[in-house]
Amino acid sequence: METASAVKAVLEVRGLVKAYGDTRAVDGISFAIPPGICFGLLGPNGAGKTTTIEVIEDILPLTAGEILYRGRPRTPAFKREIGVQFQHTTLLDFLTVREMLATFQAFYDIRSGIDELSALCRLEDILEQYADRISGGQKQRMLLALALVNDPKLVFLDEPSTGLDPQARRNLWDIVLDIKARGKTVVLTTHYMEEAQHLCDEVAIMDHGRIIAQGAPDALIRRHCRGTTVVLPRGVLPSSPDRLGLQWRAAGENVIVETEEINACLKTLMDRSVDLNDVIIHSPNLEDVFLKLTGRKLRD
Ligand SMILES: Nc1ncnc2c1ncn2[C@@H]1O[C@H](COP(=O)(O)OP(=O)(O)OP(=O)(O)O)[C@@H](O)[C@H]1O
Repeated sequence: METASAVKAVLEVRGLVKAYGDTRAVDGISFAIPPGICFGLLGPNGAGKTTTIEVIEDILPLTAGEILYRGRPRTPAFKREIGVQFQHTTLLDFLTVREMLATFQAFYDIRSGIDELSALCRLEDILEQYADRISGGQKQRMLLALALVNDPKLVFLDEPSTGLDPQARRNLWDIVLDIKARGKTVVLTTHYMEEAQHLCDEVAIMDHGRIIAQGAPDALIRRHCRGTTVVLPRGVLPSSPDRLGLQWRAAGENVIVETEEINACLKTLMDRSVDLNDVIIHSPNLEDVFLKLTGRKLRD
């Protein structure tokens, strides 16, 4: 049987640096992605996620480091073999969705069938519509289909659900999971921790061009956060949280308490007449991991 360590990474990045003058947008990052997983680069705006994948996609030249595809340096064929969904793509509004897919397909020797693509990306009902007449969610699904026209084994999605409403985002997530279920390896960037948690088998959390934590979402949460998180606006506390005997840390205007004794913690607050309507209680998530490591929120 093949052991995990014997499975060759689809993509390996070693000591990658991308500098613009004195700014290191990507500052020496390394990771290896085994086949068939969804790997997420998670981080706040400006963390270096887009730069990282654009360097890997060979759209931007690297400053230093090494990128291996199936164990070897990328060849010119690499670009034809991968699928890329950009954050912004200029669409040809005078074409229908079907014509757009056919136009993009024509660039490649290996092609996915349009019926198969439209079923996968839920485009059946809009194939004959013009690209400027479709909704934001439909457009995003079409961009996903365009990234798959060459039947790639490795697919890059840059902030795939940015700007979508919650329902459209969920629909998109279902499609990403279907893409993965077809054996493709997915690399995505996101600043939505729910997205990373829902879709990714492994995440690298980036900040200021560096990876500050990496692993399976559940394992990262277990490693960095314990118990239940209680978030209180500082103003609702009658006195310093120290005087209440709480283990706490500050996060902007909020006080964060992590406790393995949630009942005792809430009783302390109620005894001091803190209105629990002002209190947010949740199990720790990747947002908490980021907060713990940086003292900042992923999104303002
Ligand atoms: N062409 C460029 N010239 C100079 N600096 C750049 C350039 N492109 C990106 N940067 C800087 O590199 C850093 C990383 O940017 P990048 O777009 O990769 O971040 P990101 O994590 O993808 O953020 P976002 O979610 O906003 O896209 C930022 O500080 C950005 O200002």
